[in-house]
Amino acid sequence: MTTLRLGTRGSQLAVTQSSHIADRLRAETGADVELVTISTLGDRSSAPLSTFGGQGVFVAAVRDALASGEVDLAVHSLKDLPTYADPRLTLAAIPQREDPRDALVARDGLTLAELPAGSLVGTGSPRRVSQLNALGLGLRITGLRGNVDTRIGKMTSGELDGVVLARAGLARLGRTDEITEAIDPIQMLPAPGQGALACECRADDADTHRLLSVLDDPDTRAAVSAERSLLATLEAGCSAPVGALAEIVNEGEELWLRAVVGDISGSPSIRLSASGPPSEAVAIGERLAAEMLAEGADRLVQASTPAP
Ligand SMILES: NCc1[nH]cc(CCC(=O)O)c1CC(=O)O
Repeated sequence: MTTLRLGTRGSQLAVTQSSHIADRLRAETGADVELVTISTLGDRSSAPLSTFGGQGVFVAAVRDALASGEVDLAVHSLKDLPTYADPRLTLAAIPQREDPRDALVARDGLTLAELPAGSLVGTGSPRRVSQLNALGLGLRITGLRGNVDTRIGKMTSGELDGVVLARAGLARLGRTDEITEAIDPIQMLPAPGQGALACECRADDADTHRLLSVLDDPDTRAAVSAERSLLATLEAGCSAPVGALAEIVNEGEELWLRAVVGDISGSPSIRLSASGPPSEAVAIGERLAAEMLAEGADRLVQASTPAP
């Protein structure tokens, strides 16, 4: 049997999630899978992501390696994937998503409500900044990048009172015991696709596509399709302050999508929801985005787009 080469970024989180997918593929299909590390621009630079100006800085190098045949499949964090399709590739599997919420890791076990006004909270994401500011707690927000160790280290060293990161990343690294609050989506909607993984193969590689399809979870696929169609219709990239969460409710009959477009300079955010049958996920996302645009979301999205 031939060996499937799985391309991954070299970060601890990427390797952990790629290994998890490799294990499942071996167990469920009997395939031989080997990890191949691909170094990306996003990993080598520590500049704020918003200054890169392009979508998917972490993804491009891995996709190129996949398209050129250096590897046979790739595992990405779905929220890092640009919304435009890569015609060379197919999203062959979207496995069941982890808990998509954001998480606070704060000193002394504190929650957001318990952090005193003036507390210094780290996050590099405009979406988290705008939603934290909108809570009106008087928190001071400061930029933050780097891997999970670096980010949490700024809290343990006393430099920051707390940091906000994706719960799913901590879950995959076995570090959920450090979370002091899983932030309710009523207060902070996660990034579109947060907590989900995407397994890609070449568009013309039917064999790998068939193997990967055993890992696909239709509910997760519908949910993230709605979130990503909203993001695409807003014409917003990963640096825009857009949060979205779709959930399959009513015993699988209904998809419920909530979304927010925020503003880092403090203008009121736009928060709306919509629902419909899961089979219409893409249309629900488009419809909700159109409603948000009609309420002025275009100005908020444009204000956040970095200059080229
Ligand atoms: N933006 C970086 C990124 N991309 C994916 C995750 C991990 C969680 C996930 O799969 O959504 C993270 C870290 C974070 O936001 O804290």
